[in-house]
Amino acid sequence: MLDLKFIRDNPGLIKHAIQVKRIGLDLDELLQVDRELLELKQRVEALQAERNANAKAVPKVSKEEKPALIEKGKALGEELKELEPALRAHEDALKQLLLRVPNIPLAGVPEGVDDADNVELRREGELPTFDFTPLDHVALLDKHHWADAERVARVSGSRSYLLKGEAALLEQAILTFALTYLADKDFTPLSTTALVRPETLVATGHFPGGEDQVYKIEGLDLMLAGTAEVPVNSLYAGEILPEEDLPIRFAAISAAFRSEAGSAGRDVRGLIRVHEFRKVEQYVICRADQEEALQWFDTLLANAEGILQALELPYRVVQNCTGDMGAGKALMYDIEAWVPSEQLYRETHSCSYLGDWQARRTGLRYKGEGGKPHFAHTLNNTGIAVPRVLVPFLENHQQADGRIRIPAALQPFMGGKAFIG
Ligand SMILES: Nc1ncnc2c1ncn2[C@@H]1O[C@H](COS(=O)(=O)NC(=O)[C@@H](N)CO)[C@@H](O)[C@H]1O
Repeated sequence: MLDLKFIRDNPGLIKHAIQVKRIGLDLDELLQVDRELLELKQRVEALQAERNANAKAVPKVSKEEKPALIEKGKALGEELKELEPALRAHEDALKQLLLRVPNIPLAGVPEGVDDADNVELRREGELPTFDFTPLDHVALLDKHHWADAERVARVSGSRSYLLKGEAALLEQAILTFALTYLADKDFTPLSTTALVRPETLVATGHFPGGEDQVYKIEGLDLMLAGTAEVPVNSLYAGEILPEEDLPIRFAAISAAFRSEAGSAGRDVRGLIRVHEFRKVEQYVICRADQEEALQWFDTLLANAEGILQALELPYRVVQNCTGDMGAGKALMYDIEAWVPSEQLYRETHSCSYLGDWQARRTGLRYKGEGGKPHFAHTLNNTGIAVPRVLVPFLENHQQADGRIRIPAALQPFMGGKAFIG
């Protein structure tokens, strides 16, 4: 959400952001509701002033004049009551419209329609060459009986997964490695629930718009978040933090649930796109200082790259274009790891800077200089997400005999093993 005064003063800038981010919002409608609401408020204030003046006059006039003034007071009260519903309706409409105003992309963000227009910034790591025919991750899981996909599909339907034996240990090891890696970078580890109240999804910006991606719990005012960003972002909702408490840095591990509505037919085999997965989420709340915030953006990116480098996975960094960055982002980079069987890079991380757009929706403030409260700036990036990262991991580290090599950095988390399978 952006500041209403900023929107009034910069309609052109906002309309451009709406257009390049392909957001379905008519800013003129919002500005019209805003004007009508201001007029209604002025009318209410004038009537209240008149009614107050009238009430003050009653005791000062003669007995004969009193009834007329009392009548007038009643009529003014009636008129005020009649304005109430319109006032509330306009306030609600304006609030809903404001929640859909996108953040302004930073200068230099490439304009584009979708991920095909994202810009590759750099590639890291040697692509693997195999002196044997490499298997894809599904074949590798089957070869070692690590998946049991048919049985879990019977139990949990499509886009479900199960990992057995050393693959289960590998998934856990990668999560613990990432959490430890980030803790060593002074990110406070958190283990959070995915059960959240609906308003926390409005606070992050997932709602309005992403309702069909989220599982709801029948009969409860709770939903299942698709990322720990949601519970963590609302942890301090409504508070005014002391400035010295910033920056707050979390590495939050949680389950993540996504309906993947609209992804029908995409990545239906294997581990890339499932309904429930686990993620270590990096999250930063910092002062409303873009220069500082962009340094945190670089830190979040470097952390994720450090984790992928430790896992010895080749990857590339891309800058998301305006059509692929979502409403709330001012800046966004994806990291994509190499998947040999597809001869493609596939997204494993998403790094975002949101300015104060998220904090304004969340009511996330700190007491800045001069004691004035300021909305904070927020950033997030994936630390690691499983099982998706197992796809490049298994494929890049497969040996001719089907065993999987464990990179040195991960071995301590795998009981010292250099290979599994
Ligand atoms: N349906 C899914 N199945 C498996 N992994 C997923 C799924 N959806 C997302 N992920 C993983 O989670 C990562 C982050 O998801 S994201 O939507 O791109 N971004 C976020 O959730 C941000 N909070 C940063 O983590 C993705 O890069 C991907 O690695």
